[in-house]
Amino acid sequence: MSGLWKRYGEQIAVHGIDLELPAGQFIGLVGPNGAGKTTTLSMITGLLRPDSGTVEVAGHDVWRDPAEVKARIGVLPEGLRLFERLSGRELLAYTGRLRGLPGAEVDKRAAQLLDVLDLAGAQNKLVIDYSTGMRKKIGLAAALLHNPEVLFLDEPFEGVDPVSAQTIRGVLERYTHSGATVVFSSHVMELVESLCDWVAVMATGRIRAHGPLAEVRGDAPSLQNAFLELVGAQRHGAGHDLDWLGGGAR
Ligand SMILES: Nc1ncnc2c1ncn2[C@@H]1O[C@H](COP(=O)(O)OP(=O)(O)OP(=O)(O)O)[C@@H](O)[C@H]1O
Repeated sequence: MSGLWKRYGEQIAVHGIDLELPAGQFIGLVGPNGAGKTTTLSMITGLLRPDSGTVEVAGHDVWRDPAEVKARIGVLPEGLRLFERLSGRELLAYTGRLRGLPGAEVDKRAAQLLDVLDLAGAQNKLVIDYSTGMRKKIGLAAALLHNPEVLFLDEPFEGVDPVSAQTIRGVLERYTHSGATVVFSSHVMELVESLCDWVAVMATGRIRAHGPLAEVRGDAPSLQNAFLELVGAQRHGAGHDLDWLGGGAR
């Protein structure tokens, strides 16, 4: 992506990003709340039109050639909107047909994904009755069904219990080992550190650092420390202005 900008009224959410993401890697886009991660991912995946700049995915321009790009990517967006009145199984069948896969292939892939993601028992339940973690998992299954080259995930582990997180992780690791690319956003540093080969750190709409995980971490004891240093968080959080808090006095 190059020169990517997005402004909401007075607020500049993304401040001219130039970045090349390496193919075939597990990539983490990290940054504090409001850094511009969701805005950036939405522009990369063709969900939000940039004010200026260009994005290419798998050799195609996202905004000039959207159908080519959308055929090659899978997306798990933030605030996942699903067809609530379909069962999990029906949702996958519908998504597969929209993707142009033959019915028998959709059935086979859907059954396998439901099984691996531990959703087989809930496949006939309506999506509206799914828990947060189950919604993430069925959303992930829908995003993987057509075997995309690149998978974009906005906060895939948010609201997900450790067992489901481990399941999701296993599926993603298997997928990247086969040469596919995963790009996911998160503000949970331990997760990014344990999963990613390559990271981009974002704050106030800009990329503050990017590269292989070890390079971005540098001499810091953990990615969390490197991150706090990069985004200047040591200035905040000491709680000096909260001297009334705690101690029982009113
Ligand atoms: N639709 C919108 N209208 C106005 N401002 C917006 C809109 N969407 C995002 N913003 C602003 O743009 C900035 C970047 O938001 P964005 O959601 O991209 O950040 P983020 O890094 O994904 O944050 P989080 O981790 O909290 O989800 C924030 O200041 C946010 O308030």
